[in-house]
Amino acid sequence: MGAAAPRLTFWVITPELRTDEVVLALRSSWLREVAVRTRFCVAAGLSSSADASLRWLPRLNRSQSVASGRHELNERLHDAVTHNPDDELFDRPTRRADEPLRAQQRRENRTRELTRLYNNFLRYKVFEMMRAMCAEAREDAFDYAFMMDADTAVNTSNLQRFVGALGGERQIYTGLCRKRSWGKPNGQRGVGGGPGILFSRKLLLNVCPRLELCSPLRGLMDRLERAGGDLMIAKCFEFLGVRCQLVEELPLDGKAVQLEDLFRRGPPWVYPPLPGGTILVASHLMGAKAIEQHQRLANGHLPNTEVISFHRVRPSLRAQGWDRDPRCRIYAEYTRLETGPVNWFSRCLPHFLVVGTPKSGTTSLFNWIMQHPDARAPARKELHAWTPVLQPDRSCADRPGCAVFNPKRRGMGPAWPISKQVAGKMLDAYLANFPRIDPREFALTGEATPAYVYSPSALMLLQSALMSHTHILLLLRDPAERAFSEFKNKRDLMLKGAARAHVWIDGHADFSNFTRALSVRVRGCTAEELYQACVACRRFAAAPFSGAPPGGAPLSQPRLDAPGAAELTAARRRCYAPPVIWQSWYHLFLPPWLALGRRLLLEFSDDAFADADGLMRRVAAFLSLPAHNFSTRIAYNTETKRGAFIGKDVGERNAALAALAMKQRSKASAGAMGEVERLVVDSVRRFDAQLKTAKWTPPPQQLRRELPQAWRERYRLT
Ligand SMILES: Nc1ncnc2c1ncn2[C@@H]1O[C@H](COP(=O)(O)OS(=O)(=O)O)[C@@H](OP(=O)(O)O)[C@H]1O
Repeated sequence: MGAAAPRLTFWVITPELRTDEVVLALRSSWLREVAVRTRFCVAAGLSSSADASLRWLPRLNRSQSVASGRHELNERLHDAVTHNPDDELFDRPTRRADEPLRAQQRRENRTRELTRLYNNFLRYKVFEMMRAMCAEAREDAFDYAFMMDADTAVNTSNLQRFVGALGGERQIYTGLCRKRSWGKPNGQRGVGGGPGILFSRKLLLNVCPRLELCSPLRGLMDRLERAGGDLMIAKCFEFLGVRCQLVEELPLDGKAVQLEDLFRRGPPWVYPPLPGGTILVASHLMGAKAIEQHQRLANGHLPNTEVISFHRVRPSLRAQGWDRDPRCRIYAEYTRLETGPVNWFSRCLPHFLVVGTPKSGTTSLFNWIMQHPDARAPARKELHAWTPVLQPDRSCADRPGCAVFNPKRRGMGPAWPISKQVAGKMLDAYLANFPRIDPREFALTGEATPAYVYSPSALMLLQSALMSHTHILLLLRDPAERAFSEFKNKRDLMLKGAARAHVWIDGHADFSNFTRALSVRVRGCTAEELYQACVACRRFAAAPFSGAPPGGAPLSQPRLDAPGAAELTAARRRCYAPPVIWQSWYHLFLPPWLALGRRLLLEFSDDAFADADGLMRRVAAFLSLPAHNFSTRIAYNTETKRGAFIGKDVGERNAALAALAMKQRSKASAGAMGEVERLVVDSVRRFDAQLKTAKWTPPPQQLRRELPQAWRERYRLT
């Protein structure tokens, strides 16, 4: 009969803030199977958790250093956790020219001091954990103790196999054991604490009787900024004559492993190394290479792994096992200083985009999605990265003749017909607006720029291999209501003095005057002439990626890019309708979006406004977000409360205000609305026909495939 498998216990360094949340998450994730063998260690008195099963570290209060700074530490930690950098982003006071630099320095100093305080505290805490561990070692409660941070994930069977190979009779102190000074045969060593430190009971029985000799060490290290609990253990053990074991000193039967491979610290080895070292590489200069290598990365399969643990996992979101987050498409970047080491970052590309249409409730939708605990906000709701819709001269990528298109060097196939350098630069600038989501976080990000629906470059991006995973949300509002809402928005902007706002509404501040003047001007224009006069519509139809065959418009649409079309004829000039109107001609823009099939969730504002909870259930399922109780009473960006981003708390407080705002929504006169209806009815009919005939495979969450009843009645559709 073989020897019994060594008994393993897990000692988790649990945060003092949000203890409940973290412990709950850990208990329900990968630690589930080993729950009884896990000790969650918390400093007594610092956490408000009522969880009786936590292991309180009582003496911590009495320690001189922590007691003196405890209150302050707690407050600072709390501030650091609750401080939302977005608050600064969206409410910027006017600043002196050097203010950003000084603020940055202040922030850095604060962070340094916070790090010092925190590490100081950690050293006391880890020492208390050692005392608790020693008590259990004396009671023979385990053969091995594995001490780790709460944001470390452990493959428990691999760890069990590892300690099985080591046996229960040796003195073991290992993990990511490294020499701390090179070139000296007896230089210091230490185990990096993040991915975990393994102690055998035999070792603890040797060390524990003398542990108290190390107690003054904690105070001696008080002033050090970056020395955490792991370094304190290393120094204490060194003092007691015990050093961590390098791989060659472990009895692993000559198996060729590296401790760095078993106990991992962070990027780029987010997941175990990919075959052939395929990693997406990017930096400002290397963006092009990123695009080149992406395909291989996306298709790479993960090999079997012996990894025991890796550091930095958000425990609340970590799924079980070693699965990768299927929603995350990894984008890895490195930066390298001239002589310094390489730094790796891995991030998830945006997972969703709300692409339109403007004034359909996109701000509410975006903010509701952002309420989800797994969603991370971009710098702004609308990044407008791919939407120079109204300024064709600034929109190079939308035009086939543009220099960035390089048909001779289609290195990436049809997915990236623009030069890789340009694509890389565009992508770099775009991604800088998103939070860096670590693929191990099991979180997602995205943005909402309603004007994307009119942008061929946005389509281009979304049809590219790089963004082929991105989920697209499109809200459609009744075109006449949309136009009216857009009018009010642009009128308010115009009255506030915003440049170019008048272009949208022909300079009218009154909706009735606007529609009356417009209908006089376009009297006698056919629907076709109106569409022809719309430059953005023609550009959209003619651009690559909109479904247009090379050199021509899509077959399902009227030919809008006839030779010489750039020269507006007199009729075109007369029949010109401002953006408030043409943006409601959905039939001209929707077909290529519908062709994205299951990646596109098409919702109608009628359904969204009538049953927002239902909408969010569908959206959450579409984005593979766990069910969540969204607070949909809050309507964003209403007539009385404009703004793309409203903090959650403020939003809650404003729920009543928002409800009032919806009631007080101003109404257009029936006559003015009638004029708008006349300008959109042909488009609605064509769009209705497109929906009926399109070979469109919507996702399973799609509520309807046809226009809402209210539209049918209003536009007298059969
Ligand atoms: N829950 C709910 N119920 C009813 N109506 C709602 C809701 N959420 C947003 N809205 C209305 O949507 C309009 C704003 O749309 P957007 O946020 O997409 O506008 S924008 O394009 O981002 O500027 C704006 O329409 P108007 O008030 O008609 O202008 C908002 O009032």
